[in-house]
Amino acid sequence: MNITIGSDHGAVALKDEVKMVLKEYEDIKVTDVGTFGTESVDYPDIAEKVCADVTSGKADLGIVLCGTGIGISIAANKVKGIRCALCNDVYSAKKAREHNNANVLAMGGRVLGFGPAGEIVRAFVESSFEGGRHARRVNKIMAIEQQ
Ligand SMILES: O=C[C@H](O)[C@H](O)[C@H](O)COP(=O)(O)O
Repeated sequence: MNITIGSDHGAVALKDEVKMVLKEYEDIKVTDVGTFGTESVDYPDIAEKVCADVTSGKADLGIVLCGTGIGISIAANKVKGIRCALCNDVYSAKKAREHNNANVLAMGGRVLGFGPAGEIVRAFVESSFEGGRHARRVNKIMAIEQQ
């Protein structure tokens, strides 16, 4: 599985931690689109880069991080084909994949500790879409996108 990850300056440390967690998975290859320092950057630019990898098929999943996770998730969800879930707990991360077929996970570097964030990432990458009634609903989301 290919995962593209990106953060603004508010979550660089969390990005490094998430990359460490993903190293536990032999079958996951991570592409990091930045940012890499403390210099202030704009989260929509990072969201665009991560989402471009997901919509082009270069990445199977994306992970976007900013201070709260809010701005970057809003930006990501403006991209056609992206279903970005801002998750602060493991249950939501699992259901985001199982029920919503979320293809991008958002988290906040100023909100979550490394431990909980790692658990959220594990739940997200280890869960799969269940289809069935959920497919009907996700199809309706995609239909809204076409309006
Ligand atoms: O939703 C937006 C994010 O939390 C940003 O990381 C945050 O707004 C950046 O704030 P600042 O420019 O004050 O570091």
